Amino acid sequence: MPHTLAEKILLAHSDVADLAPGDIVMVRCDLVMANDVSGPVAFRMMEKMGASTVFDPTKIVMAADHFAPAKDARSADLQRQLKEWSDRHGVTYYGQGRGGIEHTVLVEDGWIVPGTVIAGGDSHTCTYGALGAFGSGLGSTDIAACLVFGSFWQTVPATIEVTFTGAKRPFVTGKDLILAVIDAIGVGGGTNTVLEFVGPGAAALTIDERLAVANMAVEAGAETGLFPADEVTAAYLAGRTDRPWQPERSDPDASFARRVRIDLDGVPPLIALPHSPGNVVPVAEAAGRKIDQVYIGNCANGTMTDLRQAASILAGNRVHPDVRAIIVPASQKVYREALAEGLIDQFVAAGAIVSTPTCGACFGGHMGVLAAGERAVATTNRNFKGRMGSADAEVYLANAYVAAAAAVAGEIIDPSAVAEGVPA
Ligand SMILES: CC(C)[C@H](C(=O)O)[C@@H](O)C(=O)O
Ligand code: SF4
Repeated sequence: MPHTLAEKILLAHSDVADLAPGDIVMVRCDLVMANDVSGPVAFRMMEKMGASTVFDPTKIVMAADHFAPAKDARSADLQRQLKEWSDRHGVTYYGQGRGGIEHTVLVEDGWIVPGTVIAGGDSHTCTYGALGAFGSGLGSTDIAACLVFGSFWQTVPATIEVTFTGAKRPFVTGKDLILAVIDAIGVGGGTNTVLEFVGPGAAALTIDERLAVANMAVEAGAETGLFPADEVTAAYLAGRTDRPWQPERSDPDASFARRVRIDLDGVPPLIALPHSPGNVVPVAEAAGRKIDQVYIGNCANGTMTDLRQAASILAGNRVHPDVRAIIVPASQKVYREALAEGLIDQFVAAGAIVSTPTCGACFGGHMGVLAAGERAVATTNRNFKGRMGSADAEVYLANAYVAAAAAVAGEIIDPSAVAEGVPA
């Protein structure tokens, strides 16, 4: 029977002879991950289950990223629990000074390879689909079971094939591609499905941009988002990992729940208005709205690609005096690379605030939460009411060019109006 990429991955990780969308199967994990929010809850569930050992310490990673560095005694305690548990069970622990946002560090450090299954105690575990891996964001009870048994129940999702044709326009990035997808299918359009990204426009994306696209599959309601592995994937993984992997793609005659085509020639820089990632309009339509803060970072858009985009806009410009521009490299590696390239100095010289890698204000944690009545442009992935602080604040989601341009202008503006030139 022909299969989609997602079906092939799940089949290879279960004991059934065959499977089809709607089947419920037990799936083996190649990796289980949790953070300083989801980890301690899962540990308590494990205790309740009466379990004291894990299935395989080499396949478990804990990352302190949400409230790291600790913002108060409570978050310090969560991180202490995470570290103590990790030490006790001999699993890898990413703490302060080592790592950064979980999804970024796992990808950077070669934990993720195509065709694998990752159970993550975080809804953006779908990010790993950038490398053709099936990342499933699970609740803490399921994570507890994964820690103990190394497997979880999964309903086999149908697949929506998303084909990107044409070529990206200037100032358009992976962020705009996924906003265009969410605009096309709606925030619930991907429910019980996997989004598979194919076509020349997908093949042309770098891994950083694929991360941004796959990351927001969950904002369309999808279980996960997948890019079939190709030469770009192979080049990214070379020297980064010695884990074995095989390129895999959907069979040509596989059946899809739906096919969506997005012609990139027709996609301008986009922005999601408050309070849903599905409120997508061209940036030009939101132009002129005054802003109080810009936040460039998070697991979707805190990569070197994003920081370089921001830097290209800030070149020769300064942050508007009424705006707080907060730039958060997603990992220590990104931070050091940005330092070496002189970007951090450029940001600080332009009047921006640069923070240590953290989830930070992305989910309203710390390092830049918003006051009532404030408006922010953020490269993050969610703009629900109260997501970044006050329920009376507004968050606009956009790419790093758009965010940096807003920081300079003090209002939402098309980046071409601020940039010195057109990016290559
Ligand atoms: C706190 C954490 C578990 C949460 C998630 O599951 O996604 C967070 O990362 C988010 O983005 O809202
Ligand atoms: S950066 Fe934001 S979206 Fe990503 S894992 Fe952290 S809180 Fe969640």
